[in-house]
Amino acid sequence: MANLEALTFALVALFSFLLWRVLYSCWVLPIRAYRKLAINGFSGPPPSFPLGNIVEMKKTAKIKSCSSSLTVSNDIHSSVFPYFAQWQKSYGKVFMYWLGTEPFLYIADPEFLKKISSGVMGKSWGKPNVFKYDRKPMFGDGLVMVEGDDWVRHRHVITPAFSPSNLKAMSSMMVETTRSMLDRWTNLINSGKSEIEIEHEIVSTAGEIIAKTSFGMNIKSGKTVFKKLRTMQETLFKSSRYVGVPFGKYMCLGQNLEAERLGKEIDALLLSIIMERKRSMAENGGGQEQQNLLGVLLAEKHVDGQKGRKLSMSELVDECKTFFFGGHETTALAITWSLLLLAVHPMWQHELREEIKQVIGDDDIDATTVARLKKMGWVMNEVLRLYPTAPNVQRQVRGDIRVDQDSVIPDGTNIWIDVVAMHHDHEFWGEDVNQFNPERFKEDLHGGCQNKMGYLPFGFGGRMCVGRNLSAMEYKIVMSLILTRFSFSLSPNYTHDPSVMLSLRPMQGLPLIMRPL
Ligand code: HEM
Repeated sequence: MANLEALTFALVALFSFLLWRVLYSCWVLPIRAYRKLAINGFSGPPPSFPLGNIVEMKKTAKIKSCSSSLTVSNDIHSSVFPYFAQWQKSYGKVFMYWLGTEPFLYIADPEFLKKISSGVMGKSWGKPNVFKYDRKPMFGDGLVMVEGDDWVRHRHVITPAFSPSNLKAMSSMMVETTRSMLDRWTNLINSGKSEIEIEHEIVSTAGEIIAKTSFGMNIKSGKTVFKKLRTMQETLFKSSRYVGVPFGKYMCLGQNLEAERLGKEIDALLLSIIMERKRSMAENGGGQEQQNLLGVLLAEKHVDGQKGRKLSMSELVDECKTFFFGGHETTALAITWSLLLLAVHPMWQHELREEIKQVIGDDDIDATTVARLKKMGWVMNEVLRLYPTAPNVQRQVRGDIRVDQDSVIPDGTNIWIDVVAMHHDHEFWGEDVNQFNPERFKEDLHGGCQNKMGYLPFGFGGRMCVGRNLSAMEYKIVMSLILTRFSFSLSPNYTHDPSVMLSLRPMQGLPLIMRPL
């Protein structure tokens, strides 16, 4: 009898403890955070428990509109992030909103961003814990997700992989892979099919490029990883989710388990590729193998002769996934959006072709020659301004950040930086903000933006994109090859529907009418 009483007591105590833990983290902590933020002067749309502002976000997102090819408007903020555009009208460019019980500080004010970020080092920023579960199968603990001293160590190992000599070594592979895509287009046109679905073509070619240049993978393995990553991305980010809602991950259990399964399969494939490369490096004594990203990550010594700091096997797998995803999609979409804008502005197609003729002439298209294409650089910058393929940047505050005398951003607050809003803000860019005008980058790396923090296609501070030089080279090589072989115009079947699925993409593809030159 006494034993039964003791057991009942223990069970009641355990249940009460668990209930308290759940209430504490789902109710007490968020209320405390809410009060702290209010005291510091941050307000926003009133949240409800336990969904925060998610219902309103989903409702507003449903009314978004797409337009036919006759009207390609670059004024995209209110269709890409309709809820933020609406809240901005009531609360300004800095406000609080809630994903479930997680507070987010929304920032679309470059001056405010400058103020709060100037004293924070790259390693001191956190990445929102609330997204980590979601993004784990995609990026693991790769450079995009790690924090603190681990981030410093990863960044140190990875940076040399993007040295100019390594980039140069990749350029011939890029030319070869792009040429085979263009040959395929020529065959399609010769067989009477002049309308080509460009987004799909470019994204898969960029996937092939990163597979070959980064990992020396054969096409078959590259395509397998690429297909699984794409399925995982659609599983995780295409449909509605309940990020930040207590027990939200159980509401989408099927999706999450599927993503986890795909993540494990990709890990296994990448691990076998890494092991194979390690074996071949041991047999051949390194040398040539350093010429791709994986070779550099595995090398005992970096190109500058310094002893490399090593990553563990699981860290290597995560970095490979990060490169694979980060390395192809953003660049491919930058090229895709460029082809859309050049289709709508044939004058710029002509300008770029003339530049290629004058600057490269009969020389080979490679890393050195494309680096001289200045106008193409302006076009890339302008495209990434109007259609930033990484449309937002997220942080989590580790330790209070003082804003001014009266206000701090409390430890643990998540930050959502709306890059699309800042790139389309007429206050900083002027009245022609939504016009495609590459010349605004002629004299100024920031395109004449009134505030340097108002142009952030590759992020900011110490955590700025590590692959930006690689992506500029790939962009120029692929664009030069396309422009010298084809002219193009927009298909009447195009529907302008820029949407975010992690990256900013034309959700209904990009059909173009291609004509050989
Ligand atoms: C047009 C092409 C690209 C765009 C627009 C882009 C954009 C960005 C942005 C905005 C960030 C900052 C994220 C943050 O602060 O949270 C970032 C970081 C990063 N990017 Fe890119 N990226 C591009 C190409 C690439 C390529 C080609 C690679 C690799 C092969 C790459 C790898 C990375 C990595 C590893 C980070 C994390 C850096 C860190 O946190 O230290 N990116 N990128």
